[in-house]
Order: sequence, then C-alpha cells, then structure tokens
Amino acid sequence: MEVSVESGFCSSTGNYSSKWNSPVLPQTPHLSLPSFLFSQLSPDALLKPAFIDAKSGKSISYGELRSLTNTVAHVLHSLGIKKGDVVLVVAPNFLHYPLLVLGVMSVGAIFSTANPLHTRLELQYQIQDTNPKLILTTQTLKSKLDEGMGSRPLLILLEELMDSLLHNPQHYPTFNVIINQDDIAALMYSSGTTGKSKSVVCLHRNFISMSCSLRHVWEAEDGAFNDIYLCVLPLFHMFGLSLFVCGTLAIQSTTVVLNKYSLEDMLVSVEKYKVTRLPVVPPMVVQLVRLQDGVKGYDLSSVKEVMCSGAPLGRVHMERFSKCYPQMRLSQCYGLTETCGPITLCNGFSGMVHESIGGLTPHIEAKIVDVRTGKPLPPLECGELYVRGPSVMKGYFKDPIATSLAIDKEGWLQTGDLCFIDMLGLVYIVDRIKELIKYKAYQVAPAELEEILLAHPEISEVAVIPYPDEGAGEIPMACIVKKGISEIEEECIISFVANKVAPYKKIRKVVFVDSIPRSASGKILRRHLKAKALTTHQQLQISSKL
Ligand SMILES: CC(C)(COP(=O)(O)OP(=O)(O)OC[C@H]1O[C@@H](n2cnc3c(N)ncnc32)[C@H](O)[C@@H]1OP(=O)(O)O)[C@@H](O)C(=O)NCCC(=O)NCCSC(=O)/C=C/c1ccc(O)cc1
Repeated sequence: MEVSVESGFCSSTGNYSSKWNSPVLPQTPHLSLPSFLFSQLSPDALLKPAFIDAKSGKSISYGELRSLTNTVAHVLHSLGIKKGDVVLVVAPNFLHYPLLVLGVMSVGAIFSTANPLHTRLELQYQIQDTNPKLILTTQTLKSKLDEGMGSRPLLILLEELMDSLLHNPQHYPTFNVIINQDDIAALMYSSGTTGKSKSVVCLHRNFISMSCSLRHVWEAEDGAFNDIYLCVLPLFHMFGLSLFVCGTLAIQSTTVVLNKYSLEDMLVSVEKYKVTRLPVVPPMVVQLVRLQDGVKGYDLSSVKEVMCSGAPLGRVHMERFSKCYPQMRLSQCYGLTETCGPITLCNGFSGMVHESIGGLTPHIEAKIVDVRTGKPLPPLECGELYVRGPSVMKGYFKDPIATSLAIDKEGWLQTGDLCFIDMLGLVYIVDRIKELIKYKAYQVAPAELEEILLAHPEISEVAVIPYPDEGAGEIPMACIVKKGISEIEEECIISFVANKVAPYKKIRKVVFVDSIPRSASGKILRRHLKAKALTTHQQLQISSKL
C-alpha cells in the first residue's frame, strides 16, 4: 500500500488517514462516557474548577462534578428514570448544564436537547419523535411545554431540581448500573444532508472516542491542563456539547460558562478570567472585526487561540481578523452532529492554515468522492467529503432509510460538503452540496420551511434557499410561485412563517418566480435556483434604488 506521509493519501484504497498517531481507545465493553472521564481524573484536578459561571463567579470543581453527577443519577433513579429512558433538557447554557448531561448518562438514560428558542410546535415534534420520560426545563420556558401536549411526560423545573441538589447534599454510594459503550448516550437533532430535522443516535463509544481524540490533540499543545476556555456556544448543540463535555473535561482544563452570548459579555469574561482559548462561530468573528475599536478597552492578551466552526468563515473575515488581532491564532475546525464533534482540527499545523479546516483527527479516515463517478480522488482534487471513524453516529433514530442514505455499508458517512485535501493533509471546504441553510451557524432545513409554506392557500410552489448575508452568513430566502391571481406580498409570507418557527429559522427574504426548476425526477434544482434568485433579487434591489 502506498500511503503518503505528508497527505495521508493511500493510492491503492483512495482513502486519507489521520496524520496523528492514534490514542488507544478503551476496549472494555462496559463503559459510559461519565465513568470514562472520571476514571481519568488526576488528583491535581479534584479541587480545580471544571466550570465557572461567568456572571456570578460561582464554580464547580472536578471533585464536586464527580460527586454531583452521582447524586443526579440517584435522584433521576428515584424519579423512576431507568436505563434507555429519554430525558429531554430544554434550557439555555447554565453552570450545571454539563452536570445534567453526565448525570443523565450515568443512570444509563439518554440525554436529549432542544433549543429553548423553539416554538411549542417544534418542541412537540421532538417530544413525539423521541418520547421522553422526563423533561427538565426552566420556569420561563415551562409554559411552552406544558400546554397542549397530549400524553405528558414528567416535567421538572431545573431551578427546583438544582436547588434541592445543591442545598441538601447527601452522600450516595456510587450509582451502579451496567452501561455498555454501545448503549445510546444522546439523541441530538440535525437535518443531515436532506429533509427535515432528524434525531442523531450518539453512543457512549462515540463520545468516548471523541474525548480520547480531543485530549490527544489538545495535550500536544503546551499547558493544556492550565487552559481556560470560554463557553459561549450553546451546549444544546453538538459543537458546544462535544468541546465542553468530551474535550475540556478530558484534558481537565477549566471552562467559563456564559448563559447568553453578547459580544460585550464575551469580552468582559475573557478579561476577567484570562481566557486562553475561545471557540466561536463565524458571526462572532465578524462582530469582533466590526467592533475592533470597541474592543480596545478590554485586555484580551490572554487569548492564544480563537477556534471557529459551525459554518464557513469567509476569507476576507479571516484576513481582517488576523490584522486586528495579530496575537491570537485564528483556527478553523470541522465536524457534524453526526460525527459527535470535531473531526478536523488545525492543531499540529504551523504557519498560515487559515483557509483550511485542519487535518483529520486521530482514528478518522476520509475519502474525497467524485460526485459524478463515485470514485475516490487524490490530493488537490475536489469532491464530496466522506468520513469514517469511531465517533461517527450509529444512525438516525428509528429511521433506517435515512441512516442507509447517510452511511454506507462500509461505514462511510456522506457529509454533503464539497472539499479537497492538499499535499499536507489539510482539508478545505469548497462548497456545500447538502440542502442546508446556516443562519448564524444554526442549521435551518429548507424542507421544514417549504412544508409550512406549501400549506398557504395562495402558494402553489416553493423552494427555500440560502441567501448570503454578512452578519449571519446566510439567511433563508423563499422562492415562491403564487397560485392563480394571488397578489400575496413578501411581508405576508414572512409573517406566515415567523410565528410557526424559532426566530433563527424565519424567512428573511422572498422572491416571486414563475416556476421552480426541477430535475426529471422532480427534485428541486437548488443550485440553479440559487443563482437565478440571486440575480433576480439583485436586479430588484438595483431597480428600487433607481
Ligand atoms: C451566539 C449566536 C452566534 C448569535 O446569537 P444571537 O444574535 O443572540 O441570536 P440567537 O441565535 O440567540 O437567536 C436567533 C434569533 O432569535 C432571536 N431571539 C433570541 N432570543 C429571543 C427571544 N427570547 N425571543 C425572541 N427572539 C429571540 C435573536 O434576536 C435572533 O434574531 P435576529 O436578531 O433576527 O437574528 C447564536 O446564533 C449561536 O450561538 N449560534 C451558534 C449555533 C451553533 O452552535 N451551531 C452549531 C450547531 S451543531 C452543528 O451543526 C455542528 C456541529 C459541529 C460539531 C463539531 C464541530 O467542530 C463543528 C460543528
């Protein structure tokens, strides 16, 4: 076999392998993510803060995290939660969020999340899909969950649960239940490459390998144990969850948790806690560049690295960022909910790797597949990125068809991203093939909005596509074919959708078209439409200015 040391490409298989040597993954079948993480705890870490609340400064040490995780497992058990039950958490970030994740997993239950911005209908869809036995939510969000639900799962307020846990500490024996690496640890939502949002089945094995891999890569950097991370990313999505539950806990560093993102709160926290590593999504980089002068009052000298992911970051923004903040390394990484966290990272590569999303992480293999022939391609040639490895999801929950479309018999996951890999093994994203809009790095599934719009009596055909936007990356735009003599206007369409979806999914632009271009099999030709809609919209803008 001819494997290039530089690129990791094997000319006989057509596969790329990671350039990292692979950390040994635990082989014992009986292992959960929490028990794995706590088994690795060094005595030095026990008194060290694992998480700090940015606003109040309250913290939770590694020792407390371990004992409270055990307490949560006992409390959930006493509430009747058993192995395999789903526990849904609907909440924004808060100090004890990771504790809940670990507590739910320790009882053998399945952790599931929802964006607190979701509407009642969106939450209902998720509840019907995964049938949780228990919902944990906040006082503010409760009303969205307890009205109009059919057979109601048990609902507990997080404020009350946390209050009783923290103010009546009890010493429980170590909770004992057999959890296998192949048991389900979490159900997280993603729309994948096509269709509506689906529940991704993540096994303990997936998260354990993610932890091993992040630890292996991050520990290669100096002073990883002393790093201070700032968590401004939502923990209810995989990017945040994987970094701050699998990654930072594995290297036993400290994470400062911000409940709600604002640029100012982020800067205050960086200065106050001397944050060294800052994982972000592109809109935050854009804001940092835009408000460069406003940033001057803050001491950001502690920041070594800004890690950006979740959506593509434009070259212009990267260059501007590097000019404004020369002391900070801006790196990109890449992952999907389906890969249970990042599968490329820039660590280990020196120099300017800005435009790349980094190299494959340990144990991850890739293939660049020619979209027409299906054949694997060598370095510098562009095709769809396929990935394989121990952190790749088991599949979509109770959806064997979607699973078989996403993962082939050899275990390759189709990412829906058009990429190439260079001679050094660095991966570059060129375009997106999948039907997906990324608004502020949140996933918006066109199919979901199209279904809502088609129910409008004055709409005969519709396609929802991404429209470029500097601040948000992309915004959802509806291309509408009106029915008969309808005179429906843009505002009507925007407000028709607005109250049915979370704010980040709103339609923010509309173009009226004569027809929706389709392939012979009836599939919407989105690429074609995107180009057409862009020009139509730009022409409209020009004529309105004249
Ligand atoms: C911090 C952001 C960048 C900006 O926040 P924001 O400006 O406050 O807006 P929100 O996102 O909170 O809210 C969206 C909209 O809802 C509005 N909103 C807000 N709260 C309200 C309210 N209570 N009432 C009504 N309106 C409201 C809010 O104003 C806003 O509207 P608009 O101003 O018109 O844009 C926020 O969008 C954000 O956290 N985005 C990141 C999303 C994210 O984590 N994405 C990753 C998904 S997981 C995945 O796909 C990939 C996994 C992955 C794995 C590994 C990797 O390496 C990489 C990736």
